[in-house]
Amino acid sequence: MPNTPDDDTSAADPSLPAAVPSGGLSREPAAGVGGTLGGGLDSGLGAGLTATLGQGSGLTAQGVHRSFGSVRALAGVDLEAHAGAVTALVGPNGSGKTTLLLIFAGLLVPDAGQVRVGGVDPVTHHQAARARTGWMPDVFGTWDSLTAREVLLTFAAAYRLTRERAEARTTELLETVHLTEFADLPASVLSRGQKQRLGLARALVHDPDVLLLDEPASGLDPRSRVDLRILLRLLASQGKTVLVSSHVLTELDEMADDAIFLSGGRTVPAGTVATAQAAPRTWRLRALSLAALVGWLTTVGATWLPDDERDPAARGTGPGDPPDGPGGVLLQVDGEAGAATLLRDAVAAGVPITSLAPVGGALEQAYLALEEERR
Ligand SMILES: Nc1ncnc2c1ncn2[C@@H]1O[C@H](COP(=O)(O)OP(=O)(O)OP(=O)(O)O)[C@@H](O)[C@H]1O
Repeated sequence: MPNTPDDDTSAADPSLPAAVPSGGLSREPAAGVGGTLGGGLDSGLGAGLTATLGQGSGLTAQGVHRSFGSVRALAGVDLEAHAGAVTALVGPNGSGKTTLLLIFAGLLVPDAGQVRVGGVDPVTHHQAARARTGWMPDVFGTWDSLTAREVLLTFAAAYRLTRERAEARTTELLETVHLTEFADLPASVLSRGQKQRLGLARALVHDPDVLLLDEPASGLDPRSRVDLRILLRLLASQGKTVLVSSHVLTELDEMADDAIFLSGGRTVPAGTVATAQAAPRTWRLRALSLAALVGWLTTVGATWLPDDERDPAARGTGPGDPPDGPGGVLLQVDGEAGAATLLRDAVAAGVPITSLAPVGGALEQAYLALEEERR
């Protein structure tokens, strides 16, 4: 049966929150930045849909389709993002990430399928869902005439926070995103990264249970990226559901507990993701003497590639003519146990190893393996 929206969500302006009832806004706000880094992908990466729609927390989607004219942006999305966890939404350009986030945010209506935000259908119970949801779009528009503080106060008012509460929350959030000194400047003069930080504060203004973040780290400097990571971990530890889309996979690796891959508007099945993850990964092995390292690898019959990226001088080097001095190679290693064996054997053979580490993170490797599979 088709869903009936309680207003025209497809026409909604993503930069404006719907007015929401005051209920549900009384909890203490998130504390400022200060949590510890946690995360890392666990074995549940890409876990399948296990809960049923309508559960009281988290995000769920089932059979979601959405087209724009003849373009099928979403062609069957099933996913679950848990409360208390940061979930990465990963996929190539045009795979449907923003479209899905807009549907969760109640700003687009799916053609078919169902979604729930904290147990609420954003299509049929638009305002209740919005009260639970903080949405940070990838591009943050500002009103030229408003200061950063006024932007937050305006959004707080739209969410019906009391004036007193709105002012306290605004001051606190400006501090959290390190914009206090810019609070009374027109938001239009903020740099791209500062605007991103204001966008994050705006998404948090009503202390939502669910956070939807589209490329939140884009434009942020390294310090701000670390702060973002710490803040998202902290919010998850407070029981919030955090769904983050990003192309910066190494960053997602460090903050996400779980990951969902989209490809061509569909969720990649958990089994396919698990297979991609289980594939041997590329590791970088370096030694004080590249000649000794290559000599030993040749002796044991290992297959390797020159580490062109790190050692441009070694580009094109064959097994027979390694340059003298420090250098490294790339090779496929079967898991951490394989890496331990490789290291043990190299050291036992007297190769002066300096480092052995995977190239890229778990998410990047899984992503590349999935890409490879699709070719
Ligand atoms: N309003 C629209 N009108 C027409 N086509 C659209 C519209 N919005 C999205 N699309 C199309 O839907 C598909 C999915 O777009 P979407 O923005 O969701 O992808 P994405 O995964 O977020 O991409 P990116 O990583 O580049 O941000 C694309 O082919 C896009 O061109």
